[in-house]
Amino acid sequence: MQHPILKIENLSHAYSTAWAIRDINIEITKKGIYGLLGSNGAGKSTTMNIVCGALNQTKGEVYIQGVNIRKNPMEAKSHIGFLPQYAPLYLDLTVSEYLLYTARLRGIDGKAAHESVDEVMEKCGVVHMKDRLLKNLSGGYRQRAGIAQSIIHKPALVILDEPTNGLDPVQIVEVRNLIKEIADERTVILSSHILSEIQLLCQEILMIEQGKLVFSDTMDAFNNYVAPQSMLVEFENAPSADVLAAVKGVNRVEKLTPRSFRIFYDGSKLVSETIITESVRKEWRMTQLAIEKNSIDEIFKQLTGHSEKN
Ligand SMILES: Nc1ncnc2c1ncn2[C@@H]1O[C@H](COP(=O)(O)OP(=O)(O)OP(=O)(O)O)[C@@H](O)[C@H]1O
Repeated sequence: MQHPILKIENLSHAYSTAWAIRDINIEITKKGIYGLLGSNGAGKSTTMNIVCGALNQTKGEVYIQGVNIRKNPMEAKSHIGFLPQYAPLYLDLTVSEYLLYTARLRGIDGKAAHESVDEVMEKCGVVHMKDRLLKNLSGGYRQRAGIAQSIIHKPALVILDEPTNGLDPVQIVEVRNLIKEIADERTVILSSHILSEIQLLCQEILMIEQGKLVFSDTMDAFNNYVAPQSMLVEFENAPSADVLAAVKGVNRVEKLTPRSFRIFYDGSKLVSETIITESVRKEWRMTQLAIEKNSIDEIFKQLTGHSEKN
């Protein structure tokens, strides 16, 4: 029987007395990029540290390719690569020395270790930096070296904790592309508290809030769920709020200034299209229309309520 790549069963963890995560259940059976989204302190790092065997859970079980991480940590860990939030880089080693060291830690020796190092350096675009000390690398290249060590033993599952944190915009794009490439051959779970990061990279999304899994589905399902619900509009020759409220799909209108309004609606594109058409027809002279995306806090609130109802 084919085992799931990752199975998390009723996972809970308490640091001293407070629960950091409660009853988390996750099953991943396919390759691809899974986003673990949650605000600061939601429980992402706790979950990932347990999955990687870096922290012993209080309750529940974690299986990697069917292997229980608590009972058979060595075997389970051979299927996982991990890049923690603060990459464990030995700054006085060169890129190739560091990767050779991590290959040996993973039990790869001799010629095979050198071959693995060459392969991951090529894959992660650090060949031209191989003799440079890690401390002399930019943040983006350090992160590439960190990702390279996470795949040196060709694991089925790679876990990346906030992999683009602290990088500049160019480095962020480069690291994202690298993550997409390494996900061609395996399952990648990456954590972030930035929704747009997860939306850009991931096909599936797992959301944790206050230690609980509040959403687990495809990115398409998530995007439908969090369709924009409000827009800001401004006119030179504004109609009354009642006129805007009468547009089909509009739930409520808030008058912000004599010329501007926040319109709460059902998320349908038809609403903005109707308002634009009416503005032209009735000469309201629209000067602004901005669709407002839900903030991550609002989404968390909705989802936390949603999970309690279900
Ligand atoms: N070593 C620890 N001792 C006590 N409490 C901890 C410890 N590590 C985390 N916590 C607490 O557990 C909860 C979950 O923290 P965790 O670091 O897992 O969240 P996170 O989602 O990864 O947040 P961040 O994005 O800020 O890293 C928080 O309330 C945090 O304060």
